[in-house]
Amino acid sequence: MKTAVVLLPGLNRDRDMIAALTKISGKPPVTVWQTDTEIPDVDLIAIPGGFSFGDYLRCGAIAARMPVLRAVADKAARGVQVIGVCNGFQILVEAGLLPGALMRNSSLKFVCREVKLEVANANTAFTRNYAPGQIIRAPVAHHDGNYFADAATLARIEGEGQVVFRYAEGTNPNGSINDIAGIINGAGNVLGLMPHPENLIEAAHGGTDGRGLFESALGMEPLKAA
Ligand SMILES: NC(=O)CC[C@H](N)C(=O)O
Repeated sequence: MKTAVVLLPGLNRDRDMIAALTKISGKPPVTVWQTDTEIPDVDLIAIPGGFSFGDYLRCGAIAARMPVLRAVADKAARGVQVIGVCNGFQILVEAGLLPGALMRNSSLKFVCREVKLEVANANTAFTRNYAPGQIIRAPVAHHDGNYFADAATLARIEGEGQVVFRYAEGTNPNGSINDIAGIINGAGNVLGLMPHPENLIEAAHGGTDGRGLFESALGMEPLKAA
């Protein structure tokens, strides 16, 4: 199982993503830089979180126009799995690989806390190791996580099962419409989510609820409790 992590100036969760993918897949991911025009053959490409280009203009807007994003789009068009976490989600939206927009949190404040997520669609390549409707823990840390889509887009993504994660139990931290925390593209191979599953993958993190996402994407069976 081979993975790649996209690096851009201002990202700060890249080490967390590299550590998580190394731990789960058993090998370190290859890293690709913003100016790279080719991405090696891998099973999963991850765009980590952070503050690419200082969040100037709009979160993810400048990153989305870097050459490496064209390479990500080419791979996605060929069916390679892509996951964008937090700023990575914002970048995928800005690049047009996922629908909708991520606006300023309704509180106008940066939120850094743990939320509860409902697995709204467990029938995806990224969530098959979770149970439908399962509630998992996940940390969030962002100021622009307020997902919005126009009525037609919202009806489409809701109708097609493209809403994969929702904030549960009144924990919506940002005002996202329909409590949307993560969505998938129509083809089912590009996922974006605001919470950070890479920060809950081992006991030292205080829990492993985020592991299922990477294990699902890498085609692994869930770790059985010892
Ligand atoms: N942790 C992150 O990736 C933060 C994303 C973005 N900079 C925001 O604050 O919304």
